[in-house]
Amino acid sequence: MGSTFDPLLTPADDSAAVTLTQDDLKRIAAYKAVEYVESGMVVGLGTGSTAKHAVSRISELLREGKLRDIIGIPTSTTTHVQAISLGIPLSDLDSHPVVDLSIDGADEVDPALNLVKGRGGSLLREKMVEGASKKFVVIVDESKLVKHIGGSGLAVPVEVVPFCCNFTRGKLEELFRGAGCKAKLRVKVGSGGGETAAVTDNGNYVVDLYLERDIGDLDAASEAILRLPGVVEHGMFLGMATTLIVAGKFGVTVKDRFG
Ligand SMILES: O=C(CO)[C@H](O)[C@H](O)COP(=O)(O)O
Repeated sequence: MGSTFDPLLTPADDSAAVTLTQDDLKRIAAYKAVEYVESGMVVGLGTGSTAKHAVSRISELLREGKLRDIIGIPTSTTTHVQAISLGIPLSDLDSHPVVDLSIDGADEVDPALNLVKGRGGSLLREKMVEGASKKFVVIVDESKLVKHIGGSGLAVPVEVVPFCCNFTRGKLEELFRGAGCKAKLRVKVGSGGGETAAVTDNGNYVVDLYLERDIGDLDAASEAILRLPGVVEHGMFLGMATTLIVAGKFGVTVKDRFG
């Protein structure tokens, strides 16, 4: 692991170095990741407040002529809209089934580079695009590092079909009863204050698994979730990240899975 601060990536005002916001750290990690992008690449564009900095940086480098012939594969409609507005040429996995490099954020990262993703609800498209990538660079600020998956108190999201979603929610809770699991259907609050189920880009719902204790063998947990009828995909990204870039108060750390 190396640790450096790139002055080009920190805010212009030196005095701000001690008061970097979480968003500054996200931007720093994102800019570092874009250094891996080369002209001619098919690039998976992640979703979220960290990934959006990477998308902006790619468009900046395209405008400056420092990158050429990039094809972006967006992982959500939100990222699609952002990339279109910035003039990044886009395609999809049907036309480009092999992606050279994907860059995306995460909600949690464990020491083995296993991830939890999907707080933004884009886990299915993210897993499809990032699973098709030769390299998957994960970008986080240091608050995302955990000792074990589920360790930050945030949920492990599971995308489920709307049909009898409460039945599927109950089955998921039962599956991880030993880990003190509470499974909740994700809702969004409307302008009038009423709650409705949050709907993903794929027309599905999300059940969030809140875990009191370690769920143990992650591969076994993954298989058990995917075996449940009604489940579409879950937000544990196991063994997928090839590189992790962490920005913290004391610098940027790059960790390669195979390095
Ligand atoms: O998985 C995701 C969206 O589905 C995001 O990458 C994850 O939630 C991290 O988001 P942010 O960078 O905003 O913290």
